[in-house]
Amino acid sequence: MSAHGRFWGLVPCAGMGLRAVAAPAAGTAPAPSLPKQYHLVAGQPMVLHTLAAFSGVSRLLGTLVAVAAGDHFLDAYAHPSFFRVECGGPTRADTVLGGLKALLARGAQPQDWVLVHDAARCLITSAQIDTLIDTCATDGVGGLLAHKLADTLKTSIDGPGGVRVATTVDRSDKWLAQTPQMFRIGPLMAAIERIGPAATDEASAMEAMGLHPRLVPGGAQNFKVTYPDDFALASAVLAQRGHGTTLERFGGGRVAPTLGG
Ligand SMILES: Nc1ccn([C@@H]2O[C@H](COP(=O)(O)OP(=O)(O)OP(=O)(O)O)[C@@H](O)[C@H]2O)c(=O)n1
Ligand SMILES: C[C@](O)(CO)[C@H](O)COP(=O)(O)O
Repeated sequence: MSAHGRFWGLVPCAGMGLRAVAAPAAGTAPAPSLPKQYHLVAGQPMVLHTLAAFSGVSRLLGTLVAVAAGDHFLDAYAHPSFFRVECGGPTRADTVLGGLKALLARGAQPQDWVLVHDAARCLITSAQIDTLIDTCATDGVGGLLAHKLADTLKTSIDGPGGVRVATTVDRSDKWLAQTPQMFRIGPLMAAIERIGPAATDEASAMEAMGLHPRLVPGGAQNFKVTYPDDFALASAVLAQRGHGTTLERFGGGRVAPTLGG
C-alpha cells in the first residue's frame, strides 16, 4: 500500500450517448443505438483508450467499469487491470453510486481513494492520472482535473429572432470540471446518497457537504466526447500521439481480474 492509502479507478460506462448521435437525414432510418463509449475512435472502441490510460497507473489496485445491465461489450477485451460490473443506473450519479457499493463489496475500504472517470473522456493520459493522485493524496478533501475557461463567457435570453446575449460574466474564477475526480469512497458515497442525481459530478456532491475540492489543471485535450463532431477531434489527437493501439495492449483473451492489494 502507498504511504497515502489505496487507490481504485471507477469508470461510469452506462450512458446512452444521446447527444453524440447525429439527427437522421429526412427520410432515413435512425442510426443504430450502440452507446458512444463503444464507437470506434482512432480505430478502437472509445472506452479502451480510457482503460488503457488507467492500466498504465501502477498505484491503482483495479478499475471498476460500471456498465448497464446486460452489457457484455467488454467481455472480448478482458484485462487484469479492470473488471466490469453491471451496476449502471438511470443517471451518472446512480451509476457511480452503484460502482462505489460494488467496490466496497469487493474489498475496498471506505477510507480508500477512488478516481471516478468518464468512459467518454478517452484522451486522458496515465501521466495526468498520476499528477492528480500526487496532488490530492495528501489533501483533506480530494480534487479533480479541470480546465480554466479560455473564452469570454455569456449568459443568454430568448429574444427577437432567437437566443441573444443577456450579460458577459467574469471568467477569472471559472473552470470546466473534468475527470478523474478523486475522493475517499466513504465520504463520496455519503455525499452522493444525500444529494442524489442533482450531482452531475462527484465534486458537486462534496461541495454540497460544504467542502472545497482541489482544482488540478487537466488541459484542453481532456474533453468529453459529447457531440458528433467530437469523435473526429478525439481520433485526430490520439492518432497524433501515435500510441500503440489499445487492442494490442489488451490482447483479446479472457483474463481473470485480480483484486485486493
Ligand atoms: N446513466 C448514466 C449516464 C452516464 N454515464 C456515463 O457518464 C459519463 C459522462 O456522461 P455523458 O458524457 O453525459 O454521457 P451520456 O449520458 O451517455 O450522454 P448523453 O447525455 O448525451 O446521453 C459517460 O462515460 C457515460 O457513459 C453512466 O455511466 N450512466
Ligand atoms: C462529470 C463531468 O464530466 C464533469 O464535466 C460531466 O458533468 C458529465 O457529463 P454530464 O453531461 O453532466 O452527465
